Amino acid sequence: MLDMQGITKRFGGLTAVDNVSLKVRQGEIVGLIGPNGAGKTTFFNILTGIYKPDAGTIAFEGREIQGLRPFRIARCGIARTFQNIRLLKEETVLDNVKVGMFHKTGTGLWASILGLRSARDEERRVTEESLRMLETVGLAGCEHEQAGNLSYGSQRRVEIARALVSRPKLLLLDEPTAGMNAEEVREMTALIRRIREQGTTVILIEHNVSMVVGLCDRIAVLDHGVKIADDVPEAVVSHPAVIEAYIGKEEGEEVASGAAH
Ligand SMILES: Nc1ncnc2c1ncn2[C@@H]1O[C@H](COP(=O)(O)OP(=O)(O)OP(=O)(O)O)[C@@H](O)[C@H]1O
Repeated sequence: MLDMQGITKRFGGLTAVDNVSLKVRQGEIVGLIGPNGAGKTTFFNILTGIYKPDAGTIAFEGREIQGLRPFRIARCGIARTFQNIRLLKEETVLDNVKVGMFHKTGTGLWASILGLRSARDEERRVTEESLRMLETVGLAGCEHEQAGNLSYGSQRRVEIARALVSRPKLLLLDEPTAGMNAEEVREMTALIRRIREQGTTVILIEHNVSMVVGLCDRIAVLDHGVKIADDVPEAVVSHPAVIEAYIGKEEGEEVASGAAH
């Protein structure tokens, strides 16, 4: 489904993403992990068109998409959530989810201003779809609440509903469990599984390593912009370079040799 080859992004003298390749098959849940500043969010920003890569190609379902504007990439069927919650806090939960459909609705601005029937039909369809997505993420009945009044975990679910409402083929989640307690992490894990069962492929950035190990089919690890591992979870967590990246060279060698004995 997704084939990223040789992706590089520099900010001045810093190479934030350094010649990274990643392939994702349809139906997979892939984790992207790595220490702070490893380049994970930059990688998402390149994939979604926020940044243009300095080098590399991105093929999505066989079509090259690198360098396209974000809304065009969204139209190809790639949606995302952000590390920091980005909701319209004063607006209702329902309106926040409906925003996710804007790039897909076919009726123009004038049609909605003039109250044309096509615009009203479209509005109804968007509302129905948004309510369905709120149900999927476990927020049925919360549609009229003000988004800012929801718990942190629920606000993250609203963001996911907003990303899902456009029916993406690929969903990118940037730290979906950040700031969550153990129960909320369990619920989020179950939700991501449900999203995959409904046919959406998922790539998630996570700092919660035990969560990604339990959830993902495959994990790619970035360190200082370089991909140092890409394998099934069990192989990744015992990979010496991964241990070293997370806990430092000397301790890493001790842990790795302890694991080998
Ligand atoms: N717009 C930018 N301009 C300059 N430097 C940037 C920019 N965006 C990211 N960087 C730098 O690129 C590197 C990678 O950052 P990035 O946010 O992608 O890492 P990350 O793995 O997502 O980190 P974290 O886990 O802390 O969110 C960092 O050194 C960061 O300071």
